[in-house]
Amino acid sequence: MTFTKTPGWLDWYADPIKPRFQVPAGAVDAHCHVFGPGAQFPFAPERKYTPCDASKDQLFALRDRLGFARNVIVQATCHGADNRAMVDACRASGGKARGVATVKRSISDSELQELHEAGVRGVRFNFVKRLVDFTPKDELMEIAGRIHKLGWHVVIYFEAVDLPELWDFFTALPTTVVVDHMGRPDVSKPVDGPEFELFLRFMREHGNVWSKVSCPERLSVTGPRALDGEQAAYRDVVPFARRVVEAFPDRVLWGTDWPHPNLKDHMPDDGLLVDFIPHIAPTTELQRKLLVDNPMRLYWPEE
Ligand SMILES: O=C(O)c1cc(C(=O)O)oc(=O)c1
Repeated sequence: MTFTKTPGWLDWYADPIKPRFQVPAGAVDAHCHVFGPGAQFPFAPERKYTPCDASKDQLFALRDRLGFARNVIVQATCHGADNRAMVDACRASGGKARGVATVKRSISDSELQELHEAGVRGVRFNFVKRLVDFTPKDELMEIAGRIHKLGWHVVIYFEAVDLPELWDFFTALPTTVVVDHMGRPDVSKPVDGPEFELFLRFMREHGNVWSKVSCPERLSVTGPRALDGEQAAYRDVVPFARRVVEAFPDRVLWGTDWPHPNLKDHMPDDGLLVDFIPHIAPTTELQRKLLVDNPMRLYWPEE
């Protein structure tokens, strides 16, 4: 099957620089995706976008180039609940990748067990309306109850304005809950303002809630872009991410978000995204927790 990319699609950056910031040994890129390849793993009929291909081998090459040891591969919405591409990547990684799946209530226990054996340790619930159709909350809660028994967690993706409405559902989840991209704050608003304070309160009052401090390239309004060697990219995002890292050092994760679906403005140089890390995690201790200790505790607890 061949696919035509969504008009205006930006492909991932082909030749990232070697980062100046050397990540600690054993570092985990805890949020990335694979897309297809579409000819082998077709995109889902219900998808809201059609990406370029981004294969497991290309992901593993990026991992090595940036100095990471492992990946957490999150099911991308363009594959719906067909987890084959992500599972194939996890299986091919030789234990160096874990996965986060999208599942429906109709999934059987033996299928869940198969995902577990492949390396899946969580499910993703998506509330971003441009990416997915609505799934009833009772269905999601039923799934959460089932995967909780496997020791998995729930990854949630939502936008800051929707947190008040989703609060009761999120705080009722029985598992560890990992928020994608800091709940997508509007960084043109003050870091001390009510919207981001609600997110911080969510984490403060609920010790099971973790956050990925990822995606400055998506959240930034004023840049500058992580291109052309820029060592101080996305300055407007720094206070938000740094606040989360410093307040909750044991419940934060970081990821490239490669291959960066749906960017409209520019495609960042992933090497420069790695150089963003010391701006938000300024000490070696914070860096080690963010990049090694926390993801290992969540995804490879047996090691
Ligand atoms: O903001 C996005 O467009 C986006 C999309 C997806 C996905 O389609 O799975 O994942 C992400 O982490 C971010």
